[in-house]
Amino acid sequence: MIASPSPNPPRGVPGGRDLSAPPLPDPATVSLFFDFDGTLVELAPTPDAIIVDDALGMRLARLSEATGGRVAIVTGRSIAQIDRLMGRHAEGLAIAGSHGAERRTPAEGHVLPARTPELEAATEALRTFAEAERLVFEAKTLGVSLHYRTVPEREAVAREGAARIAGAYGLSAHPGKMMVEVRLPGDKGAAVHAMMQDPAMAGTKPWFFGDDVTDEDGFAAAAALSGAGVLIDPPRDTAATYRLDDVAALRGWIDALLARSGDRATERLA
Ligand SMILES: O=P(O)(O)OC[C@H]1O[C@H](O[C@H]2O[C@H](CO)[C@@H](O)[C@H](O)[C@H]2O)[C@H](O)[C@@H](O)[C@@H]1O
Repeated sequence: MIASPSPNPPRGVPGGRDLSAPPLPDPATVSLFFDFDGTLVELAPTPDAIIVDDALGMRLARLSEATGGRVAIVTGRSIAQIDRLMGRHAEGLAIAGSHGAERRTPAEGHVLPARTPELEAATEALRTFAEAERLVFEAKTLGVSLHYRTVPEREAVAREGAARIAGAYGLSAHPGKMMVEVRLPGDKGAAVHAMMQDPAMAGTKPWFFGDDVTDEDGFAAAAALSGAGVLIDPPRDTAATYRLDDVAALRGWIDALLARSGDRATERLA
């Protein structure tokens, strides 16, 4: 069975009306949560083909400084992948990986559930399936993704195979952009609620930036905690309050926030 992206369906956009661009908040009042792929970095044909430039790490470091350390990445990738991709720039950031199933914050350290025998068995079955069906196989700390971006005509094959194998091991398959994942349970909204307990973030308003279906849980959590969701994608039914077109627009918005907060080095990031 393919799992529903969220138990709470996204709020519709009334009458098809688009959402406005987010205003610039006072950095002293907010905690900023960023999805990774499709939000902070451009999507690429395969998981390893993304480009993570140094300017992104520097932007996030400056944002962290401007907000008093209240910047987090909330991603479907594992924390180990983000460490590898971001290098030294990952060190100062709070990170929720594996769609919220693992977290690493200054207050909690690394909260990482153990892999289960069912996940181990499903991983091997999915590896064999992906090889036979010419799908891109991505093994992660707490799950597996089968990607069909390079073979879009194989979407149904990927989804049906993932659902069948997940079901055989008591797991669920979750759809994403041009891929399907089998993984241990995780929820980006729950991750936001948990990270907002951190003394540095408590009492501030969470803003969540994301593009994919699993980010809807993050948007809903941000709204429930008096913050806001920002969709980084074309208009769609969403629980977000604001919208920006793409990764470049988000980087421009971050630079504007940094400039407003008095950051003197922002122009060198463009
Ligand atoms: O929550 P995110 O940070 O957005 O992670 C979601 C998944 O992102 C990655 O897949 C996506 O990006 C790939 C590289 O651009 C692209 O080829 C793929 O089509 C996208 O779905 C990542 O590989 C997955 O593990 C994440 O779960």
